[in-house]
Amino acid sequence: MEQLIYAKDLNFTYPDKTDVKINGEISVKKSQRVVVLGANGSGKTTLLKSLVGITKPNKGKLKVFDLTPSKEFSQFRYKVGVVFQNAEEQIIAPTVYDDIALMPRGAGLKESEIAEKVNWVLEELQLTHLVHKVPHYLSGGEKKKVVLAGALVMNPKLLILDEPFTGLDPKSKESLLKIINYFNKKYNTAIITTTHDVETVFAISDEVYIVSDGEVIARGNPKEIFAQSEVLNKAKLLQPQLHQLFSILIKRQLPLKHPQNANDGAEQIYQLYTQLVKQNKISS
Ligand SMILES: Nc1ncnc2c1ncn2[C@@H]1O[C@H](COP(=O)(O)OP(=O)(O)OP(=O)(O)O)[C@@H](O)[C@H]1O
Repeated sequence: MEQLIYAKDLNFTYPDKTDVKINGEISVKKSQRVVVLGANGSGKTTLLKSLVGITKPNKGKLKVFDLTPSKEFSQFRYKVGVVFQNAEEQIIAPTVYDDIALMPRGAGLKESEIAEKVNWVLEELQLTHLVHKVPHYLSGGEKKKVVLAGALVMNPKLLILDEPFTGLDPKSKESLLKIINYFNKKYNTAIITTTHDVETVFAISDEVYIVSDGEVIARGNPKEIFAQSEVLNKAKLLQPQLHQLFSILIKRQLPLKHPQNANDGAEQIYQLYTQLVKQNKISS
């Protein structure tokens, strides 16, 4: 499958001599949803910035669309959408329309083509009602969506999201998750997300990497990753609550497996219950 990102044994040195290492391999393939999970300060933002050439590794291998971001970003800039951690800081234009139009305008498109793209993305994200608003006055959740619209306006092959759910209430989080997954399904947009919010990982990942102390210490699908409480502890992370519950039940010898999601978990418990009722081990 086509590889969009390949990173191996990266090392960065900031001007004040702070060293950030990410030893190991991280890759993102076409249409794949990848989450990089790590505690504060584990180098996630540094990694994402390097994908668009803002930070440059002084060691290791880094390719995005087979190109070197620090030298060749301009060759793939319209194939990538980025939402940084402080999304609000990305909003610079006086209206929502103008802000979302920044990329197509930068690409030198005609006004009619720009309008077509902006209207398309506003409709896809169901944000048409905000088009003439002053971004400054929008709610935090709306601002995030406007920045996401700006990142998606060129219908990129790769979407880069740095801690996208920070500061959002559960409904706004769910709505953002829906948009991200909708684009992934409909347009095969590959997505790399960094987060330390373990509860949202299942909803946005096919593959998860855990980064800790400068190393990629685990890689796998979310079900495999969240079954490993020791690995998560090592990375100073907790299992999602559902998995904490299943770890306790499994430790107490109940014949259960770490679930894919809440429905799967409930189904396993229900099956076990009906089996025990049938065997007259418990009453219904
Ligand atoms: N511009 C900079 N100059 C010096 N050090 C920096 C700079 N940016 C980041 N760092 C340091 O690099 C390390 C990794 O930071 P980074 O922001 O990449 O981690 P993170 O995993 O994204 O953290 P968080 O989850 O808190 O956002 C930290 O020790 C941080 O202090």
